[in-house]
Amino acid sequence: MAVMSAMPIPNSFLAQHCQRNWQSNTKSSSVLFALDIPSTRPFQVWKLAWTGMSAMQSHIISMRGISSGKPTSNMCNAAQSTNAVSSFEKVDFLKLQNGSDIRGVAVAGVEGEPVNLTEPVAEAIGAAFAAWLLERKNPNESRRLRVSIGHDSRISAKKLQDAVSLGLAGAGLDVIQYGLASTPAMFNSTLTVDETFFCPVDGSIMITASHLPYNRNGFKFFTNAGGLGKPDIKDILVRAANICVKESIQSANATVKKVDYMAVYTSDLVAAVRKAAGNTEKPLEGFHIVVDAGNGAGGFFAGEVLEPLGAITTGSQFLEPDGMFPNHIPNPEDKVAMKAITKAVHENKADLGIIFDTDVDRSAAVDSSGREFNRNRLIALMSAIVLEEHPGTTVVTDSVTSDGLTTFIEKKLGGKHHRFRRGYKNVIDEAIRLNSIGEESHLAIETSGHGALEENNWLDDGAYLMVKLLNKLASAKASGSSSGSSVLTDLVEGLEEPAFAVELRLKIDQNHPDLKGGSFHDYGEAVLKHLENKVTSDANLKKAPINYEGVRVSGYGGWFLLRLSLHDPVLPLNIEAPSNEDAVKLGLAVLAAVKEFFALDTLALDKFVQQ
Ligand SMILES: O=P(O)(O)OC[C@H]1O[C@H](O)[C@H](O)[C@@H](O)[C@@H]1O
Repeated sequence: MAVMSAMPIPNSFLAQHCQRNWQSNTKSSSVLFALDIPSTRPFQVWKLAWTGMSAMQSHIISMRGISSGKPTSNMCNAAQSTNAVSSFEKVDFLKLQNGSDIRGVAVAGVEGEPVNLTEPVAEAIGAAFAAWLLERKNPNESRRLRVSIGHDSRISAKKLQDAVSLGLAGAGLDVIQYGLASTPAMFNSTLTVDETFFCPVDGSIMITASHLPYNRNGFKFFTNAGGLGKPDIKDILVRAANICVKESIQSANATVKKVDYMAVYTSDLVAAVRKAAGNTEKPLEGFHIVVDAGNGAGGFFAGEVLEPLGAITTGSQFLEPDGMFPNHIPNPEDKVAMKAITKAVHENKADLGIIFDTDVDRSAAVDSSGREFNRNRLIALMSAIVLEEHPGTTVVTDSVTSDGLTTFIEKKLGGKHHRFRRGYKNVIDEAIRLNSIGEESHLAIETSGHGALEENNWLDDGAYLMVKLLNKLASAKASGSSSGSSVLTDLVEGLEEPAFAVELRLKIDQNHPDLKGGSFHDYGEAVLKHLENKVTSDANLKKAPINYEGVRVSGYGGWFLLRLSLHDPVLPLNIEAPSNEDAVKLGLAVLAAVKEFFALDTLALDKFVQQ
């Protein structure tokens, strides 16, 4: 287990060495860094300091309204980290909210995308999270509150990690840096009980922008109650906006520890598979499994999970972290990414392929024949596994799942399909709510590849989803019933899949006069209301009797769903049908209803119906 060496190390070392190499690091290491920020401070006025990659800049800030969370303004003067202190940029903190995450532009160079997630902004967000946490958790005499910080492979990760660390440490919290880590591992660190790793932590921050381009980055926050939701994120951003730079100072004091927490997390995954296989040391011996991490944070899965379990992983690809994502977007929803892992499976004659998104909260798989387990098929597979363990249980999914999936879960597996809203947090919270009112649910999963199980503390964890597949492979092998991935393929036998499926994303032009100064959200709602009314008068169409998001309609042997995107000024339209012709009929019905909404860009739909 971890050994802590209380060795003060200069801040420059921290900036250079915080990203670890999974393969070469010793598992049980922890290091203490001195960042020179006084450990206890009053909230009214404290020092806010940040480091750039090259120079250290620090500032005194005043914390106007930080404990009340009441905004004086949502704008703050924040310096670009690499610029002189006098070069301030206006940052609208609330614009950094993306549902239950914070996301922004962290790297300059992309036209039309000015940097708004600077180091000062990150430091203010760290300080604001500290204040939020201090209001909810009582630090006791014997120990201060502690927060873990991890990041994915993005090129802006380390500078944001150091900045956010300073914000937290400046508020008197202990900071524990994990370096390259996965989002689920960060949540897990709030649950792990192991003092050698300073766990459990009181709060955790993952620095990631999931599959978004290299210039973006962001933060996800956790406590042991789960991921923070939209209101909490807004609260933190409002607090951060009230932290304003006052003057420059030379240095600050803080204590930042560094531990290899991923060793704890990966050993938990390994232990879970061994346990499911009757405590066999190498239950995956004889299996060839290839991993595609898309140069994100998921490369650990090959060397730290599959190999200790006995699997051969040769042919695994893009395991090295590279924040420019040179090979493909790390995203199991992306066609190019799925093609890449399928090719690797074929070329290596592997039993299974596994692919992760950048921060490993999403995943998908490919069987030995190249059949993809993603979207509805991944949900069907996970439902089959979970319903074997918990007969009759309710599976909560997002709104864009197919009718075929409902039939499969309810008729073939004997479970209940609760098609809820889009958004991983929405489905997880709904499953927890159902359990609280007496409806048993063990699985909350999205077509995006996000998924959480009750047995895993509702952790939104792409790696754990794959562990469930590995358990299945291992137990089939142990019982002599199957040695390849056919045990998984057989589980989705009978899932009806549409001959035609498409998603079109219709953009709302926020500057169009048709919005009449209103919000894109209100405009989108008006489009949906109009569509709903039109559908009622069309004998070929039938509104879904139970629906939690947008307008879902059956017709021509298929269905469509038009809804508002969770974050963007976009109305995503999903259509599934038995043929292209039927899909076009559904598309025409939508087009007829939305064509009078001039701020809605229907070009993609126009093209689709004209094909
Ligand atoms: O509503 P959309 O624009 O399709 O986005 C929906 C997606 O947003 C984010 O990426 C969330 O992490 C996902 O859980 C969700 O599925």
